[in-house]
This record gives sequence, C-alpha cells and structure tokens, in this order.
Amino acid sequence: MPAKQRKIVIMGFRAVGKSSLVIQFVENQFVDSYDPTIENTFEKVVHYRGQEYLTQLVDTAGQDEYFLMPQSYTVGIHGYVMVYSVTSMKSYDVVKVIYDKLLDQLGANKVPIVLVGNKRDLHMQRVVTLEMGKKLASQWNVAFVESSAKQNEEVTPFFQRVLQEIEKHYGTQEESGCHIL
Ligand SMILES: Nc1nc2c(ncn2[C@@H]2O[C@H](COP(=O)(O)OP(=O)(O)OP(=O)(O)O)[C@@H](O)[C@H]2O)c(=O)[nH]1
Repeated sequence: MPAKQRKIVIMGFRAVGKSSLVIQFVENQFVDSYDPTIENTFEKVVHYRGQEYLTQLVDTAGQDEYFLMPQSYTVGIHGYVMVYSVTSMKSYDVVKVIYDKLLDQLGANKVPIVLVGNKRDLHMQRVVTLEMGKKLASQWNVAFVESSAKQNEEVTPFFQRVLQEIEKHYGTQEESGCHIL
C-alpha cells in the first residue's frame, strides 16, 4: 500500500517545547538549549496500524494572543498539535486563543487536534494542573496528553494519536473516493 501523506502543524506559545517534541519524535534526541524557531518542516515515515504514513510536521514559530493565522496553517493541513507548557499559565491561555482563531479561520467546529501539556517533568514549576488540561480537551472534544520532550514521555504516542484522529475525521471520505485536501 503506498504511503499516505499527512501534514500536521504544531502550534503554541513560545518556548513550550514544540521543537523539542518534534526533534524527539523525529531524531530521538533532546536539546537543552533554547533556539527560537522561525519555521521548520520535518518529515518522518511512521508505520501505524499496518499503514505507512509520510508525516510532514510543521514546527511553527511560537504564537501569542495577537497572532494572525497564516493561510499556510489552514490550507492542505490534516491535523494539529496544540502545545502548552504545564509550567506556564500564559501558554495555557494562549493555546485557547490559537484554537479559537484556527476554528474561526477554518470555518469548522471539529478538526483533528491533540492537546499537549508539555514539560511534565518540571514538577516544582508546575502551575497548570492535569485537571485543567483534561477540562480544556473535553471542552474542545479532542484527545489530550501530558508529555515530557526531555524525558521522551508520551511523545510517540501522541503523534500517533494525531494520525488516528486524522483517520477518524477523513477516513470515510477517502473510502468513498474523496481525497483529503
Ligand atoms: N524540562 C523540560 N524542558 C523542556 C521540555 N521541552 C522543551 N524544554 C526546554 O524548553 C525550552 C524551549 O523549548 P523549544 O522546543 O525550543 O520550544 P518551542 O516551543 O519550539 O519555542 P519557540 O521556537 O520559541 O516557539 C528549551 O530550553 C528546551 O530545552 C520538557 O519536556 N522538559
């Protein structure tokens, strides 16, 4: 079966660990230094449930509450990873703004999304509780996980979960002969 191509955008406030999560997933390494991203696209072939996927992961520059959603984040994209850091209330607030802007721009009320609370290894600095993450995900009706890019906890599972959400969302259209964007 030929590889299915899936393009996923990783969004969230600055320094929440978007690049670290993608690099951990694609290259199996963690870099402690902080180098703000402009924009990078990574590729990885993933085998999931007997199917090969060529995933393209768009690691975006951090967004803030005033950010304007570029068309390149909404056209031809199959799914999204929305990241906040459990050590930053600001990042939790900003991810809500990003989500609202995304749905508004897409004119949709449901999009394949996984919400990720990263840096769960930083117990002493935690300000966003597990319950707050769960509550937000249930409001959005999306999958949720807390992760640590540093300790490589839950990183591969949540990227797989995005693929699962994408299949759930678009699968029937493909089977009926329609094609994903
Ligand atoms: N302890 C800990 N530190 C992390 C984790 N993930 C990322 N970091 C650190 O947090 C800082 C920011 O990580 P990045 O991956 O660059 O964050 P980003 O969201 O891509 O940042 P922008 O490019 O500005 O949007 C770096 O110093 C990372 O080493 C984590 O899970 N645990």
